[in-house]
Parts: sequence; structure tokens; C-alpha cells
Amino acid sequence: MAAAFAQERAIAIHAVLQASKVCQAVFHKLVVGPTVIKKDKSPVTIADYSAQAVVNTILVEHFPMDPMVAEEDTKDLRGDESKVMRSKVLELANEILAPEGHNLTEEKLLESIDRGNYAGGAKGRTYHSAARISSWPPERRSYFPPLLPLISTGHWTLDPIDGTLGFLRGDQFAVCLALIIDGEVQLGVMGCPNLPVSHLNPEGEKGCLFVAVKNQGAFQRAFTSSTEHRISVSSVHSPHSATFCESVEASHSSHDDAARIAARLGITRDPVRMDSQAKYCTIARGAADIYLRLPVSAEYQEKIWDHASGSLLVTEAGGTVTDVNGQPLNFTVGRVFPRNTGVVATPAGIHAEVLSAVKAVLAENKRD
Ligand SMILES: Nc1ncnc2c1ncn2[C@@H]1O[C@H](COP(=O)(O)OS(=O)(=O)O)[C@@H](OP(=O)(O)O)[C@H]1O
Ligand SMILES: [Mg+2]
Ligand SMILES: [Mg+2]
Ligand SMILES: [Mg+2]
Repeated sequence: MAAAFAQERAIAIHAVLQASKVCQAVFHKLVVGPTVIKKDKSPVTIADYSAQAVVNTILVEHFPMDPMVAEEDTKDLRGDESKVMRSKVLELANEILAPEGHNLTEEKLLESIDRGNYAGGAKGRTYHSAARISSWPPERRSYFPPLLPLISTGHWTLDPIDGTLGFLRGDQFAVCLALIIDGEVQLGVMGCPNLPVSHLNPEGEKGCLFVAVKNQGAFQRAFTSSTEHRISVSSVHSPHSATFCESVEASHSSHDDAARIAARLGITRDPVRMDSQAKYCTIARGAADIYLRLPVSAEYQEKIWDHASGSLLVTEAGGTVTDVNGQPLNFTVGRVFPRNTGVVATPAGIHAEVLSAVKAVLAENKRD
């Protein structure tokens, strides 16, 4: 019998690799081009939009009923002032999708990006029989490959480029895709085009893909090879000999609090600063030990696409992932985590000790 989620796993890997190619093409050929600054002041590039169109088009083809929670939408891509950007995005997406038989029109492109507007939440998969599908209007039915006996719906989440700032700098970024069912991440796939395949050989081949299915372990492979290798978190026994990983931007995770937590744990090594969920990948393959994401403002709510695939990867590699209060990340609420604050991801054996240092430092902040 095929392993659970075997088809989803294979399609998700393909989608992430294709989206990673778009990002690489943008970086090498176009040197990124125009960047839109969104309402929250964060940047989005033609690569973010094209990567989202590519992943969503591939997912819709194979899992037409599965809703998607994706970071980007087309608000800033419609209208005359965005014409040039829109046509670049279309060209990039079609370049990758054409060999698979897709030729998106502008309208289909925008539609595919906006497939990511689903509200999220705790809904499980429901199954639709062929008989039920045949009762739907033709436009809805035309999404489906003919004679599909069962179509399932689930809830994917996509960050087409996590670490857009890293992408713009030529540093780390990741295409992150996950499948969430009943509020639990079941599958996570991440493509990290700029991450060395072996952390022991940082100047060697770059382009590393990570994949985890719940209860099936965590794996990595090079973009250029389909051979997967099982990965696991480090065997560090005590936090004082640990290395920690944090965001490059102090506005995304407090560097000051992290330094105080490190001091409290007796950590002397400098932190590794890295953009994107490549931090989770780094912990999952034991190249660093602790990922701290420490809130900088009470208002900011973490987004599910920034953590879904990475958190599963770390837990499947033998780690523990909670928020700064020791609560599990709650994927049942919607597009964000209103009931969680920050992230603490470590090998299981040191999590309690790290968490208590995190709590102590954050409690000091409240007292000050
Ligand atoms: N204020 C604040 N606090 C916490 N997180 C925030 C905040 N603002 C933005 N974001 C999200 O941070 C995502 C990138 O996180 P990183 O850890 O990669 O940041 S960094 O580039 O290393 O600094 C980034 O993801 P992308 O937009 O996909 O790059 C944002 O979703
Ligand atoms: Mg963004
Ligand atoms: Mg992100
Ligand atoms: Mg993003």
C-alpha cells in the first residue's frame, strides 16, 4: 500500500521545484525588477507572484477541490499601473508551466494567484463523489480531470517566497508549501535555492529541498537529484553548547531578547542569522540547534505560511516546536496565529530548558 499522502507529497515536491526555478530565473535573468511595497510595508516581487501562480496552477490541476491559504493576492497586480509587472509575471509563470501543458491567460493568471485567498481554519477533508461533481455547473466541473472517482478537499498553505528580503539580497529564501488537515500539518515541502546541499560544504552545490510527512520522518535532497536522505536534529545535550538561529531583521524577531536568553543559557557562540524558513531546515538537519522567533510587538500575528512546513520538518526530525509560552502552534484558527506568540524550535531534549530561559527573559521585559 502506498504511504499516506504519497500523491500529495510527489505533487508538492514538483510544484515547489518548479516555483523555485521561477525564483532563480528572476534573480539571474531579470535581477528582480519592480518591487511592490504592500500595505504592511513588506516587499513583494514578480517572483513572489509568479511562484504563487505556478504552485497554485499545479495544485489546482491535481487537487481541484483543495482550498489554499497563500500569502499573496492580486490587489496590487490589477489595474493599468501594474500592466508591465503583470505581463512579466505572466511570461515567467507560462515559461515554467508551458511544458506541462498550461498556457495561462492574464485572467487565469490572476485567478490562480487569488486561489490562495481561502480563510483557513480547522476544516478537514471532505470527499465528493463523481455523481456529485456531475451535478455541478459546467464552469465548476471544468476544473476537474474527467472521470475522477473521488475528489478531496483539504487546505494547503503557501509562502511563494519566504524571506523576500533575503531573496532581494541574494541570501536565503524558501518556497514553502504545506498541507493542513483538521488543523494539523500533515505534509511540508520547502525549496531553498540558495542553501548549500551540505552544510559541511558551504561553498558546494546549492539548491536543497526538504520534505516531511507526519509520522514518516524528515528528508532532504539536492534540487538536482531525487535521492532523499533522512535528516535529524542535532544531538546537543545542553543548551550551553548550542548554536542558535534567528531572523536577519531585528524587526521580525528581537535580537536583544535572544542575546539575553543566550547569556542566561550560557551560550557563547554567535547566533546564525538567516532569512526565511531555511532556519527551520537548518535546525532539522542539525546544522544549528535552537530557532528563536521572539515577538517585537504585541500587535503582530504570525502567519501560518511562515511556519507550517518548517514546524513539521523540525518535529519529524526529532525536535519540539512551541510558541514562547510552550503552546503548540495552533493552525485551526485561520490565516494567522492569534493565540500564539513567537516560536521556540529545538531538539526535544533541550526544549524545556530553552523555554524556561525564554519565559524568564520575556517576564523581565514585562516587569521593566
Ligand atoms: N513584525 C514582524 N514580526 C514577525 N514576522 C514578520 C514581521 N513582519 C513581517 N514578518 C514576516 O517575517 C517573514 C520573514 O521572516 P524571516 O525570519 O525570514 O525574517 S528575516 O528575513 O530573516 O529577517 C516574512 O515573510 P515573507 O513576507 O514571506 O518574506 C513576514 O511574513
Ligand atoms: Mg511577504
Ligand atoms: Mg514568509
Ligand atoms: Mg513570502
